Amino acid sequence: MIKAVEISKKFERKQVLDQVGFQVRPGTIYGLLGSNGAGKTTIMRILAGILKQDKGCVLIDGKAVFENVEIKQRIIFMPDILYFLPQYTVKQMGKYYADMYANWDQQRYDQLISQFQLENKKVSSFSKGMQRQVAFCLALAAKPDYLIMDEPLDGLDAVVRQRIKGLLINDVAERNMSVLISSHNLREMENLCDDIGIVHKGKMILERNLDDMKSEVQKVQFALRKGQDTQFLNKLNILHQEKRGSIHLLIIKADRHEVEALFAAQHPVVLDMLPLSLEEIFIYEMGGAGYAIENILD
Ligand SMILES: Nc1ncnc2c1ncn2[C@@H]1O[C@H](COP(=O)(O)OP(=O)(O)OP(=O)(O)O)[C@@H](O)[C@H]1O
Repeated sequence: MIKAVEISKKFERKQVLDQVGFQVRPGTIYGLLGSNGAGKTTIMRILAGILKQDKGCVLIDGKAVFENVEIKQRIIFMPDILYFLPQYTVKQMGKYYADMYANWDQQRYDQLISQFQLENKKVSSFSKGMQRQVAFCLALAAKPDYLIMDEPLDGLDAVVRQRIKGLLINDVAERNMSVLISSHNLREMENLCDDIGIVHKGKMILERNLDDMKSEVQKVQFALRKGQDTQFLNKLNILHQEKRGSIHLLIIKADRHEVEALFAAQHPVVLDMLPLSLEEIFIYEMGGAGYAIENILD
């Protein structure tokens, strides 16, 4: 378990993080979302033990991470700007990691390198996207318990992004690895993360479990008979409503069965429970909290 407890950080006089707290549970993927300058990289560097917070604490398996060599052996931090040893080839980078990480799996590295069709050339000679793929192969073959990645999917093509997501989900399920991943892009995180935290101007403004979130908000399209009473709607926590002709569209914060039962009892002419994207849920939830998500995320 990674636990950040009320971490605050100032650079010079600027408050960059203000009492940020969250947890990455074992065997789950946590998506840290926020716009440029929100504080994501700073949070990740503190969690990886590279930077020290001014206030609060970071605990990994209950132990402080800063200057803790034993814990750092079990963490891989993939920064947004990658670094490889100059002149090192793909295989040489593997040897370097093998010396550093006790869980290194050479067979897995060889498999991943061939799956990504990476030639054994100097890593610095690869394109940015290919270097990112090498970084993934290294990270996954090191079999860390904790994988912290700063915008790792940026600049990768759709096929590679899908392949990487599949590999991550697999390792999380099989080895109980915990992943913290940052992104600007909510849609990218939709089918990957268990939990999402949105950081804005150094504060955690919303944190949710995605399964809970999806089961708590419903989108209903319905039409009633002419002149039919709509009083029953007053019982609902309506986040958003629209009306086109006789068709009503509602976004409601409630359990699906409750909503279905309530509407079915009115014998509507039309009743459809529609799928909701994560983006829509965030727009309505954050709108309610006074934030316009389109100004916060891509
Ligand atoms: N070493 C530093 N010295 C001074 N200010 C810094 C330093 N590192 C980060 N900052 C400031 O802290 C704030 C948060 O930066 P951070 O890199 O954590 O944001 P981010 O959410 O990762 O942004 P991006 O999406 O653009 O990468 C910014 O205002 C940035 O200028």
